[in-house]
Parts: sequence; structure tokens; C-alpha cells
Amino acid sequence: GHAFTDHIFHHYSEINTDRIYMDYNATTPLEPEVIQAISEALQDAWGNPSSNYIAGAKAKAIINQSRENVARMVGGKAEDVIFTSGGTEANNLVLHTAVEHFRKSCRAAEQHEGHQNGCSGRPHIITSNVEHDSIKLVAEHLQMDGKADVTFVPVSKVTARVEVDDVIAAVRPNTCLISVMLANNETGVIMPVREICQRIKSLNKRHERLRILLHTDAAQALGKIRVDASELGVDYLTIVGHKFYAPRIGALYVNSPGTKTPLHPMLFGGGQERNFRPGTENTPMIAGLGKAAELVTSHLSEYESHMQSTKLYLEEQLRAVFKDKIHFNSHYPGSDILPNTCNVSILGPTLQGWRVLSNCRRLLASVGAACHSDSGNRPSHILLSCGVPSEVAANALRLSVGRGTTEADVDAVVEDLRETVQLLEEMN
Ligand SMILES: O=C(O)CC[SeH]
Repeated sequence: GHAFTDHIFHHYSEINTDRIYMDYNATTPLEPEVIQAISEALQDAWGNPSSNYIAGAKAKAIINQSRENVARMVGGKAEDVIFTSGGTEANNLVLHTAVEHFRKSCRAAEQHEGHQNGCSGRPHIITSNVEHDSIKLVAEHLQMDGKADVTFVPVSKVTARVEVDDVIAAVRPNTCLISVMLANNETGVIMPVREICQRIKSLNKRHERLRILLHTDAAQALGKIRVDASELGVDYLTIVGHKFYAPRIGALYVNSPGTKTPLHPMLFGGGQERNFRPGTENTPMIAGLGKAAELVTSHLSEYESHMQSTKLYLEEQLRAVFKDKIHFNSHYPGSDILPNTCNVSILGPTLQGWRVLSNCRRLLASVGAACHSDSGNRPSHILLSCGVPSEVAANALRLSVGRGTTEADVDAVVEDLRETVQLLEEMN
């Protein structure tokens, strides 16, 4: 009826005016220079990049410049960058490659040496229990379909990090891949990927065993902290544009694909991306990704220190207003956290995260991963895995600041939360 429509209209009419976005781990807006690069490519570089005349050459030049820029952002070479539709495709491509790597290595071993450690069983994959669904569900399906054995190493309930010794302890003769995210999207906790890779590198030196491939999903880290694939020592690194003010496209970093590192395509077609990922290139989105990567390379320290100081101010204000009613779900002894992420719970039986957020007049944030927003009101399994008590996890608010978040935004959000909590506590 009219009343309902009026309510919705009224609600959304408020949104247009004074809402404050604080959900940058879910997605980011595009920088103006990125929009500019995209629209110019849409306008002038519509040619097929494989065509040998000027229209194609313009498109190919843009793609190659973007490849250079993305490679520089992650400390790799241009040849190491394979453009994909996004992070989900990149992550799926890594697990697909690992299973193929296992099969091809074992078949080669049988033909030559007649045996190789670990080739008797199925490929074994090691990952953490707090990964994004585009790793977690891929691994679960491989396991359910009997195509791989998977160990989901639980994070420590003290540090919320996957511990290096626990990862190493999970290694078996048939282990072919270790995939651990660089930073968690809900807690912001940074994982010890470099240390894991260092320990595995020495294991990989023993040639009688299967090579263990190393991957990290850097979706939440890029544009917030320095990410250098060769320093980390990974073979693969997932790049997701829409977390660092680029459009909805991604890439997979592979250390010299096809020579030093195996890469087995999931798609076959017209030969683009050196046959690793065929399909006529999405030139405008690739142009946007490259421009955003260029901005990260030029301004990362500025972005990082702004987000860090804004987040610290947010935490101070929350503590000042809510005192002992506040629990920080992203403070763990000994763990480094992303500079922009503040996962908090305001304690109280009527202050579930979803209830608080749906009553806030200005704050736009989430209780956890955007792709879990349909998981109803159950507490996040990621926070529970990190040792956050259930009634605290149920009240979680994931606040993630961005490049443009100001202290005035923080003041307004904290006031909004104060009013909302007061309202909800009075109602009961
Ligand atoms: O919101 C996030 O954490 C990433 C997109 Se599902």
C-alpha cells in the first residue's frame, strides 16, 4: 500500500543526501582518472586488439601499458600478468591449475622414473578456514567431487592468523598447492604468507617430491599495504580491481607462466593472453585496472597512512563513546592488521550488527563479507573461527574506511551509532 511505498521512498530519499559509506572492503568507487581511462578506451580503442591495423594497435597498446602498470604494482614482470574477469576467476584458475599440475607431474614421473612421492593418492590442497568463498567453495567442491583432498588449516584463536607451523604440519607427499589469503576481508588480519613460502621453498628443493605451488589471494591487501609477489615468494597472486578503486575486473600474477610456473587454462578459444585466458580482451576495463594500479604504485604510502590515521581516530571515538560496551574484533596480539579495517561489536542483547546497521540513518557498512549478506543474521563463521564469542560476533559491524574518509565522516558515523544504540536500547 501507499504507506509502505512512502516509507521506502522516505528511506531511500534519505540515502541520497547524507549517507556515509564505510564499506570499502566490500567494494570501492572508481577514481576519476580511472573513469577517464575507461571512457577514453570505450570511445577510441574499440578495435579488436588482435587486428593488425590502427584501431587494433591502439587497443593492444593500452592493454600492454596496463599490463606493465599492474605488474609494477605487485613487483612482477609484464609477462607475469594474466587478465581475468575478476578475483573469483583468478582463484578458480589457480586451483584448476594445481590439480592439472598434479596429474601432469605424476604422469610424467610414471613414464620416466616409474614413481614419485605422493602420486599414489589424489592431489592435496592446503588452505585456511577463513578464505573468501572463491577459494573455500572451490576447494570444497574439488573435495566433494573426489578430485582433491583438502586441509582447511584453522586460524589460531589467539592471533586470528593461520600459523606457519600448522601449515607446514599439514603438508603431505601429495600436497600440490598451498593457498592462503594475504589479508582477511572481515578482520583485516594479515597472514604470514612470506614465512610460509620461505619454509616451503626449502621443502621444494627436495626433487624427489612433488613441487608444492604457492598462491595468495591479495584481494584485500592491494592498495592498502605494499604487496610484492617476489618478496612474498608466491608462484601466483590474485589481483581484484574493485578493492582498489578500479572497475570490476581482475588479474592473476603468475611467476613466468608456462616456464617457471605451470598455468593450465580453464577456457579454450582465440589465443588471447597467450592461450592462458582466451577471449577478446575487455580493453576499457583493462585500461581502468592499469590506471588504478598506476595510482596505487604512485600513492600507496599516502593512502595507507591516511587510512591508518582515520581508522585509529575511528577506534578512539568509538572507545570514547561506548567505553566498555565496545569489543574490537580486529585486535589480536602479535598480528598485523590492514590499515583501513575496524571490526567492532557494541555489546548488548538488542544490538545485533544487522539490526544496528538497518536502523542507522547515515552509516553504510556491513556485518561481514558482502557475498554473505544473504546469510541472514547468523554470526560470521570467520569471526567465530577467530575465537570471537558467538554473542559478540552476532553484534559485529565491519567498518572499513577509504582514501576519502574524513574525521568529520568518523564523527558523524560515531554519532549515528550512538543515537541508534540509544534508540534500540530504549525500544526494549
Ligand atoms: O565484502 C567482502 O568482504 C568482499 C566481497 Se564478498
